Amino acid sequence: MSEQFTDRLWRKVQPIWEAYLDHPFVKGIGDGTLNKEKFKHYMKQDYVYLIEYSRVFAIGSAKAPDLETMTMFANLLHGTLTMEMELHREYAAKFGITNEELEATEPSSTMTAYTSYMLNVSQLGGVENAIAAVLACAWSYNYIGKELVKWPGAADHEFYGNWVRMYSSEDFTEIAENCKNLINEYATGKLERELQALEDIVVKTSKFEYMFWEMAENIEMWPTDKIQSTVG
Ligand SMILES: Cc1ncc(CN)c(N)n1
Repeated sequence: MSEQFTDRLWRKVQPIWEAYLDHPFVKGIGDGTLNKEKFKHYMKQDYVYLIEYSRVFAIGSAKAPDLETMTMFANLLHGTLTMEMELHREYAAKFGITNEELEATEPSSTMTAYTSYMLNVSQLGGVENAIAAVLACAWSYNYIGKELVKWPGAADHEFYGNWVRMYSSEDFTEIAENCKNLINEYATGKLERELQALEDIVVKTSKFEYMFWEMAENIEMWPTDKIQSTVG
């Protein structure tokens, strides 16, 4: 079988994604030792992240040149709003957070930077930019889920097991595979400089993913929060 665009992307992002598996937050989910306050912060930030991420699917759907691609994006959008975000709503309920409070989460600097970047690149260019913007998100979470599920006890953990099962599940794998298939389809026949631009989006979003794990681990909001201010 000839090389796919995702094979080339994998070679670029592999070192960054391997660092996710070594990250204390991700390891804490896998071995069940993660501090719950850190997870609560992550889950709230991730919920508002997923709202913006869903908009990227909506942009992809609007830019789609054919009904098949439009349907693919619509299904990815639906899967995120229902299956994936339901996981967050369930965790929020365990923390005594209502859906309304969850949706009203104040975004951190990292979450704002990451989603602003994704939304910006997906508004520019064609439908392939929207696919590139979400690819690392879907694929890397599935990569992490499939690794963590191999850790003894990870899938059965009384608190973090749901997270591990969800991101390693067949349904989530299908989401990741659909994103990979879309980028491979749209990369076909593109010029090298166009492929380079798509690769750059996938590498940058992979770096943002790492920053997101850092934000969660350190319970970060905005670095300027340390400054006494009356502005708010
Ligand atoms: C930050 C982030 N990136 C990716 C995913 C997987 N959709 C997520 N839930 N959150």
